[in-house]
Amino acid sequence: MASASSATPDTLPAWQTLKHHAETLQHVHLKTLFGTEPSRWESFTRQVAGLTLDLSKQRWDDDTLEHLFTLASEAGVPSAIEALLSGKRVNVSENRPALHTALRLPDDATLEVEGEDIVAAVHESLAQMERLVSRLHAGQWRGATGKPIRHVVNLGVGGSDLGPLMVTHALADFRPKDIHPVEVHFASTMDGSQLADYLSRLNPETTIFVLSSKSFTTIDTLSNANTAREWLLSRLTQHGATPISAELVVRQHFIGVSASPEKMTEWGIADDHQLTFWEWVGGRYSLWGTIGLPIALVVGMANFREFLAGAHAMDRHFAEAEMAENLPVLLALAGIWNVNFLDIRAHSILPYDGRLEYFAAYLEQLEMESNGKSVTRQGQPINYSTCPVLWGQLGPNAQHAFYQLLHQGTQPVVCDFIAPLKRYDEVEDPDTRRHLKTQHRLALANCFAQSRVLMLGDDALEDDGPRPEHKRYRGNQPSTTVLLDQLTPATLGSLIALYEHKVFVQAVIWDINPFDQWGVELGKQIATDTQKIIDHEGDLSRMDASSKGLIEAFWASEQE
Ligand SMILES: O=P(O)(O)OC[C@H]1O[C@H](O)[C@H](O)[C@@H](O)[C@@H]1O
Repeated sequence: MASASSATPDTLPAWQTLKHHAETLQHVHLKTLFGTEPSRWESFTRQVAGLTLDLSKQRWDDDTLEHLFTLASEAGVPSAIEALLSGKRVNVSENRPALHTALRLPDDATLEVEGEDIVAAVHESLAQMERLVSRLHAGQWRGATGKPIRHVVNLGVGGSDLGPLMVTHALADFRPKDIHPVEVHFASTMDGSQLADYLSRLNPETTIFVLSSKSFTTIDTLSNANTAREWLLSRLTQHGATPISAELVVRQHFIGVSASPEKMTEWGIADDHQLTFWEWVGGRYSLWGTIGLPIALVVGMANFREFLAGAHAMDRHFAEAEMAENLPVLLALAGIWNVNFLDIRAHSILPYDGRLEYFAAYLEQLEMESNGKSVTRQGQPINYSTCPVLWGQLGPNAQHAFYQLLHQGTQPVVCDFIAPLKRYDEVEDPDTRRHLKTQHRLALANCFAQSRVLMLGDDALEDDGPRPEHKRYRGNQPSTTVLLDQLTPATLGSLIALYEHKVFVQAVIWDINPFDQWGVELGKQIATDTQKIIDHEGDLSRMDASSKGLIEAFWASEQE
């Protein structure tokens, strides 16, 4: 990876060239770039795997791209891609590969990792998942009192929640017909509020829980699972005339998904209700395997396989395309240019399709947990920026909320607009279809208008009369637009893989490890210490004045 040599990226020749080049472009407005280069759409747009990536509204020109390609070469991007996909130990701090791409290899592929072909094992885990899905879809999975299961609540957090939540919401239209209806829900927060809501509404006889945790040690998930188990036991063991054993209740109402079968067994998950995966799948990259169980439950296994195939198409493109044609590389380079050379450190994700409601939340983890790092892979502190602050919301709603800042605030922000070209063809009633298609056109018009206004500012108005200062838009905010031919399991798979690989390429250039998250660990450790003190089992006097005050306020509230 970067570093065939041990040079940090800011000492590479292309980095220096880009710094000088940025000075020449720093004050060139985007509208000037469009004025002087009318063929920017042709120059900066690429299409692959059902996606169109429009990078023409980035504040760059052909020379910028050439210098960025040189930077990527000097940083070792091509060999790093090879190392990632072939299963080298790219996660250096945990000394293991990062093989989420292996989860979407077709079954006739082979991938030998450290002497072992892992493709057969991957497909066996999918087959095992399929068996559970089929039982639930056939109405053959019965709860402890004998009733078929109607509700599945996924208990997980971070990577064991955000990916499945995002995808099940995005692909809800793809539910198979003619199956026993099973509704999927998600509870992640450790405070129990989401879970409490489900427990107040769902029938324990027809509800099962998926305990989804790579490590099977995450307190958030385990505390939700313990509450769910108590709820089931108190409702079901005394149900009817004959008592039902606690063992049967836990057996019939819990599935476990984890990289630690021992811990699942210890918790009480029955062997045949355990789905496993591997340490070499990072949590935030785990939706492609058994952690994707809720996705398969919503869309069916055939669509789940289409989803994997879409991601695999992007993997092949990533592996094979030249840098100048390579969508993930181009998207990554746009980010590097913005963060490190134009000093734009805020990035907004704006889908114009309600089905992508959770896409920004998913990307927040993917990008910021992966690349929110400040030491090199060799452990040296770095003195250049890495991951920008990334946040987002459905674009149409954000227009009525934070777009004001994008248009007239003082922060430079880069935006990703995401929208499907085709929508609503499947709506049966012709009148409703016509109205919904009009709404789709409205959404696209807004999506295209916003990126244009961000680029041109008030020059987007044809009537160029004088405007008072408070109505001036300066424009010049760069953006990317990603169009999906339509939102399908396959194109969503490609879209996610596009961002995964973008994150990887940026990490290579920044010379950081995108596959660990040590910063999260410290918080967990300190929370455990703090909980002891809150529970009167630790030494309050060790605490700083603020933390002490907060704990005392809580204790005082308990006395009221
Ligand atoms: O799947 P789990 O082991 O429960 O982990 C859930 C989440 O916990 C964390 O704190 C990590 O930062 C995430 O990367 C992970 O996805």
